[in-house]
Amino acid sequence: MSALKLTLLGIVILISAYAADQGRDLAFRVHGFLILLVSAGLFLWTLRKTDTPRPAVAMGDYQDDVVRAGVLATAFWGIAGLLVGVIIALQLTFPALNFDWAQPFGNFGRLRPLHTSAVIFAFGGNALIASSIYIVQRTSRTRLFGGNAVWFVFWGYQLFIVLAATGYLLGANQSKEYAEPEWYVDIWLTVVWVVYLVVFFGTILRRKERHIYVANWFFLAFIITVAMLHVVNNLALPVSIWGSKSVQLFGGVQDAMTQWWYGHNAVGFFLTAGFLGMMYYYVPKQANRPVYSYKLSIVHFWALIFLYIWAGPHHLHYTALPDWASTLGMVFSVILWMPSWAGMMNGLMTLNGAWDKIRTDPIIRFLVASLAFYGMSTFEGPMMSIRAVNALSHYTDWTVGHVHSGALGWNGMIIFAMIYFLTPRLWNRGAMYSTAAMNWHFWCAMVGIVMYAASMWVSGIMEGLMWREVDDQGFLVNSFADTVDAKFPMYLVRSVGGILYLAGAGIMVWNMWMTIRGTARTTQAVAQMTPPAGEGSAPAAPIPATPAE
Ligand code: HEM
Ligand code: HEM
Ligand SMILES: [Cu+2]
Repeated sequence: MSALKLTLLGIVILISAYAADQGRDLAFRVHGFLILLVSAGLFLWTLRKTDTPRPAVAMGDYQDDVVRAGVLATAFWGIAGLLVGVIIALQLTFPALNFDWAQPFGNFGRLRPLHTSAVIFAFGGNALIASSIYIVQRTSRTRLFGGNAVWFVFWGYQLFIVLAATGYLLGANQSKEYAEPEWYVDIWLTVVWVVYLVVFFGTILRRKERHIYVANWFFLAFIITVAMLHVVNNLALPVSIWGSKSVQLFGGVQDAMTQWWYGHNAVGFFLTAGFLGMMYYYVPKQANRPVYSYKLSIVHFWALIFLYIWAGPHHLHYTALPDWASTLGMVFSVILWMPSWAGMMNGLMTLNGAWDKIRTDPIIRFLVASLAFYGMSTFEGPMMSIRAVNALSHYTDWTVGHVHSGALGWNGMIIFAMIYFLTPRLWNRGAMYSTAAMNWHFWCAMVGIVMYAASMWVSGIMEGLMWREVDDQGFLVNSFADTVDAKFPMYLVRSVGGILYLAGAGIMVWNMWMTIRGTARTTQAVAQMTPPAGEGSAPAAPIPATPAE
């Protein structure tokens, strides 16, 4: 086994050394060098371990070491991604921050995809991988399929993030939003993702529970659909196998439609289905109540995945896309409102009989806020899909506001709840070090989101109206630069909101550090936050998936 590994690594070392030396562009050479370092390190490590017998893993225990790594990675990339968000928000407010000395690496154009990928794929993606790995073991009452393969998923995914992020800074970008990485990074992600699917699905297959718990349905939909979207949207031919540049297989409006089929379903399956999987575990667990309605969860699961796939054309209203396609996207988006709210209701109603916890349990508060923002953005989205509304909102900051009420509110808040839920359990602590710090985090994040969303609504609707304003002769009243100028105060408010949101996450990291270090401090919260019986490292009974009666 190690002979095979060493041979493979040897081949990778040779190829990457050649790529580092002969690559056609800077990004490719740097990536060749990076992979050379990683594979040489792995080679030496494997070589030194060839004689050591494999330590017997204690069977019966869940594999939580990789979940621990995932929680730390989530926090790390969260801070990184939010920080870049704040930087680009400030660059839009004060363009002089595109410093001459930092060109071309530090300009807005290169930092923006760094922000979106870091928050969605690194922050969100690590949260999803860690949660799914933790949850599938508990709800299936079994260890992970494939043993250490999950470590390949974890480290392979981090390598993907580093290749993507450094690629953007160095100018390798295929110019498809949320699918910016170039061909070789895409191929690597495909390999990692397939192993992830095998680990996850294999674990479900050997479950010791008759039913597949609803959270796992959502995770499975997320993993399979993302694989499909990723492969189809990234079909491209490299110009040279020794360079990063590639050419898309689709062209023109077909390319645009494929891209937004991908882009919209990245929202639908990465930022929604996967996160609903988290919701269906953490909400009932933390409230210590069964899911409100199992029947509703099944109906809304199938409705959601059936409808989301068709809604992509709402990103391409008033383009070269045929009218019928645009109408199709609009209709499916409006219908999508229903399963979305069904999911939100199912989460919120699970708290029936436990609503008092909203005052005492900060984790419940994060979860409720998250669901509220989910409801808000899935109401706003269908509204923006209507062509007449989109005529105003498209190209404006309204879209950016919509994005961040979903991203900061729904995704961010539930990730924070996940971190506060998992940290004490994974490191065997009674509770988080400081409940007060959790409350501070909550309010920083809340005020931050409100400042962000409100300022973008004002600025978006204002610029939309300014663009269409005509005088009595029918001439446009405002130049584009006028609208940019008018947005300055709103951009400032958004930046302050972002700084607050980032500060909240900073407080969380401090709290995690203190908790993990194990500084003794028994707060009153311990009793109320002790995991329900059966939780911990021993196989636990899954949550009863029955309605509340
Ligand atoms: C500190 C918090 C954050 C700040 C200050 C921030 C700031 C920004 C800024 C300035 C932009 C560019 C907008 C433009 O081009 O006009 C942007 C785009 C974006 N951000 Fe954030 N962001 C934050 C957090 C997040 C999080 C947590 C997520 C996702 C989980 C996220 C996802 C996105 C996406 C998807 C876009 C692209 C939007 C579009 O193309 O319409 N952001 N962000
Ligand atoms: C029923 C649910 C939803 C519908 C129908 C919907 C619809 C829309 C529409 C119409 C746009 C504007 C397209 C344009 O004018 O360019 C949009 C943009 C966007 N939405 Fe949603 N939305 C929904 C939920 C969400 C949620 C929950 C999130 C985040 C977690 C989200 C993230 C985004 C992003 C990232 C964009 C910006 C895409 C871009 O131009 O870069 N959406 N959505
Ligand atoms: Cu969409």
